[in-house]
Amino acid sequence: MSSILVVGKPNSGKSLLFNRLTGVNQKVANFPGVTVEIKTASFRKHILIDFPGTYSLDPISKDEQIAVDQFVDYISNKRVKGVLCMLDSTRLERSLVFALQAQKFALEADVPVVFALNMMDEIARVGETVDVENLERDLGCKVYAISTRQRQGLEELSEALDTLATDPELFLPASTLDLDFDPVVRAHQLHAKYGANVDRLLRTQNRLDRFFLSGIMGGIAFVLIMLLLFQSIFTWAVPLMDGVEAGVSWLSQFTTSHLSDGVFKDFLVDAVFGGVGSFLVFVPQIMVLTFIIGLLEDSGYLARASVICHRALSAAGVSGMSFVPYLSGFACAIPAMFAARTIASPKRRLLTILTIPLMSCSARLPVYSLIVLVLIPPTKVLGGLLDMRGVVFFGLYMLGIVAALVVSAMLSKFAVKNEEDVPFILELPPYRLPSFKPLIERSINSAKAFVKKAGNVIFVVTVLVWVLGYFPNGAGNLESSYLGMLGRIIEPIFAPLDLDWRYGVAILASFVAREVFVGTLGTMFGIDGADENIAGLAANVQADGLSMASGMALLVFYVLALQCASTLAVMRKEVGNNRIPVYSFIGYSLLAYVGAVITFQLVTLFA
Ligand SMILES: Nc1nc2c(ncn2[C@@H]2O[C@H](COP(=O)(O)OP(=O)(O)OP(=O)(O)O)[C@@H](O)[C@H]2O)c(=O)[nH]1
Ligand SMILES: [Mg+2]
Repeated sequence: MSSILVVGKPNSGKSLLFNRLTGVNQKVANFPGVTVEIKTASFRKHILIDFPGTYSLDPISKDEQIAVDQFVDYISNKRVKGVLCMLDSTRLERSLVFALQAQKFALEADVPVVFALNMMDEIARVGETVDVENLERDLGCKVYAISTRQRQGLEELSEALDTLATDPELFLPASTLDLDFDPVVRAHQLHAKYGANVDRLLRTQNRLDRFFLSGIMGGIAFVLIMLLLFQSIFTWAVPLMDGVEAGVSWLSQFTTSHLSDGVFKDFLVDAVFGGVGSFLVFVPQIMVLTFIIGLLEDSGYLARASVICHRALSAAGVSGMSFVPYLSGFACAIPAMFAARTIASPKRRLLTILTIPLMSCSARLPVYSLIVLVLIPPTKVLGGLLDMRGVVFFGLYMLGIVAALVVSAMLSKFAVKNEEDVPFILELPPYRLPSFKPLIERSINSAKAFVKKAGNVIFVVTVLVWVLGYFPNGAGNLESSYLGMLGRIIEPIFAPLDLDWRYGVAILASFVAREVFVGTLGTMFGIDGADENIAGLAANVQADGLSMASGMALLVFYVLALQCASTLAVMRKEVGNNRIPVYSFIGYSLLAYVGAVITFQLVTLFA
């Protein structure tokens, strides 16, 4: 099969086009450096290859390095039939710099190039145009004006790409084409001659920037937006969560009421519905979180937030470029570590990777939620504007962030050696109305991933816990079960937190995956409680009398602990050695334990 490369400036819409042409679901967002790895997918009878964006053929960051090395390799070794180079019509000059370099490199190797001039809808919106015909003539290669978002011009482009893959020679320009020029100068000239006048576009953008980037207002807006993020997890998701909870308990009653009492029924009620079911209750929150992060990304605000935070972040040894990886870390540490590739400075990138595990990922969300529901009553604060639970949630996330900054600052001072620093440069993407469909798809996918996890990891651990907790004496005899015996052995570890062995077991099990905590606890309470007790897990834990001090200690433990094998594996891949993930695991486990003990003492003292 023949392949076509899709290259171009960051944030020009390559991945969206790639998704539209191939039907895959590659991440798209409104800031530079979203794609950090090369992705391939089939397009008709051919292969399309989506590249990380680059500003020039002289890379400055790791993602650019990957793109440029691979680009050179693909072209020099003739591994592709042609190149599709993306131009952003709203930032024509910037996108032409790389495009001209890429064009020259490809044509010199006899690989044909076609250009797609994207975002034409935005140009049209302000009543402007681009002189496509003359641009095409001067470039000497085909230019297709398109709007990927509005699916305009995609048919024609698809046909052209199909032909490019089958008969590449048709797209080779006349041999007289002069390619000897300075790309920066030439990009400027071409833009001046044929580009759109984007002043009108910029005027609104600048007005928004004056607000969001101004000292005081910008700072207040930043805090409010972040607060809103956590509020919404609680307020928007709650009706959905109640729905899922009601559904699970209805299903549980429906399926088990026909069964006669016995091991099988106990298994269904305790392990399947009590364990896995109580974990599913938290899926809506994960969807809301993913949706809101997506909303922030797509609006263009994230890049501004990076600028606002740059000072504070760089004082702690990381950089404004770390903001986006950190925020992605709220969803999951793995993509966050990949996103850190956009950080040009190796030292700051390493520190970011090391501290990403402190960002509260969505796997912690069920754990936080459960304990917050148990400990904190749904009181309204600030005249009903905020919900106390949302505030505590915000606090937990903030604790993770503060811990990350402190750890980074310490490591930067004492452990990680200094290297030559690279300046912080970030192209601000335009403010844009988010397109909702991909965001909704993304949050549905996040839910699917979670449910899938419930189907394997969570299920396996839950069943194991149930078996150990049920036998040899059956339901209601958790204390004397095998699990109980095991629990007694580890009880002393958690005694300083005044947590009994059941919590100890749930914490240990959660080193497999954090969410297992909820499922495991659900199973144990299920075995222990009478069958008729179908109340939600939170109600059961509350009735069991979890104290404020122990609960808070648990929360702090989960904020700080690094309980995720996949994160460690990716960390190893990204830093290229075993030492760092091993130290991180040990370090964060100790930090979490000590943090929990201190919290317990403090809360006991003051409460
Ligand atoms: N208005 C408008 N927005 C578009 C169009 N095409 C893409 N976008 C938006 O542009 C942003 C960037 O799109 P991506 O596909 O992630 O860009 P990319 O070139 O892959 O970016 P990197 O992976 O960072 O190099 C997203 O917010 C898209 O929704 C278009 O034709 N019109
Ligand atoms: Mg991309």
